Amino acid sequence: MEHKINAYNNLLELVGNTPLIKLNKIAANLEGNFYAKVEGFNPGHSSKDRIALYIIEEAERRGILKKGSTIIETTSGNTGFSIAMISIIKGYECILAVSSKSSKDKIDMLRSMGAKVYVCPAHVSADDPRSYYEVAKRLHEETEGSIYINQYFNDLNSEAHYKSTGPEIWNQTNGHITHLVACSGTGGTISGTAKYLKEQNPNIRVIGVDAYGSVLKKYHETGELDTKEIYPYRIEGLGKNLIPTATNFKVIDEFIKVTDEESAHTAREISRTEGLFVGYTSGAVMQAVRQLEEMGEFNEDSNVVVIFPDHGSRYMSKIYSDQWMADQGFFDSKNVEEPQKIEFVK
Ligand SMILES: Cc1ncc(COP(=O)(O)O)c(C=O)c1O
Repeated sequence: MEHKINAYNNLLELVGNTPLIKLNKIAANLEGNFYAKVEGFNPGHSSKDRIALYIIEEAERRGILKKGSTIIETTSGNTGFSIAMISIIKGYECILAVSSKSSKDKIDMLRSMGAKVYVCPAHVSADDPRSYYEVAKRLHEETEGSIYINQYFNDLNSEAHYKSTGPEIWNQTNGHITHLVACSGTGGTISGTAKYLKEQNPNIRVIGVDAYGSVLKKYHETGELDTKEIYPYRIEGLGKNLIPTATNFKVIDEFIKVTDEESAHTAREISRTEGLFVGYTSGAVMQAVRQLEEMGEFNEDSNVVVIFPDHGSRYMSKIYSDQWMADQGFFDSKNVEEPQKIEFVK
């Protein structure tokens, strides 16, 4: 007799449909209602599960990917983890070309998920044959039946969010959303989600979060790619030194920039106050909300949805390390809470 077992067939059935969670304490002094779309609930712990699965399944539908085919991408971050996870389940090879700047932890994590990792020198220009872009391109050309995800320049990136994140937020808020605040890296999340939401209600305000040291905000305002805006910063996944074609600037009303330091403290505060263990860019989004509040963006009828892109566990040696925070000088300001002392019992 066949038993009725309530089980998922595999992890991939759990991609998307992430919860929308009311922010209570961290938003207590803000006007309006604030809700977080918590993407760390995806099985690969970030929003990148959505685009990786969508792009891979689109390639399957088009007959490009077959069992044993190879999937290639240039990332040491969340997208790499998602592709590696999906490759295991679907039976593909996963090759990731990463920069030599990537931490050993990240490379070990990807290798633990079965990915083949090429570490490419960080100091060379993008068109150098040793750069991770060029290595990925070459491997793609040499490997028959392979696909190159190319998330910054792939329209399917935002399409994945147009078909999933957008409708989910619209339904979860019963159409009462007034603002969307989201980070822009490739721009896939904000572009796809905003396009869907604005088709339902063009009055929804869409605010993109950018980093100091990135070109996106200025490009949005002037149409100019100003290389003088570019300098190194610490937040990963936010902002860019080029203009990704995956970003649809027309559906974004405004960009707001946030600092490394304030974003790091705000992420730590979200964990401590809401019990939501979130990544660095979630702190950036919430920091942007605070700046928007000061600019008078919200009122008591505002229903603001923020997207928290990933889980805090990826940042143990960064924002959740007191030593790292101290090394960056992030505890130097008088206004920040000192880290809790560890009690050693002898
Ligand atoms: C941690 C994190 N936050 C935010 C983003 C930005 O999302 P998107 O690339 O869809 O703009 C990314 C993407 O790289 C990310 O890894």
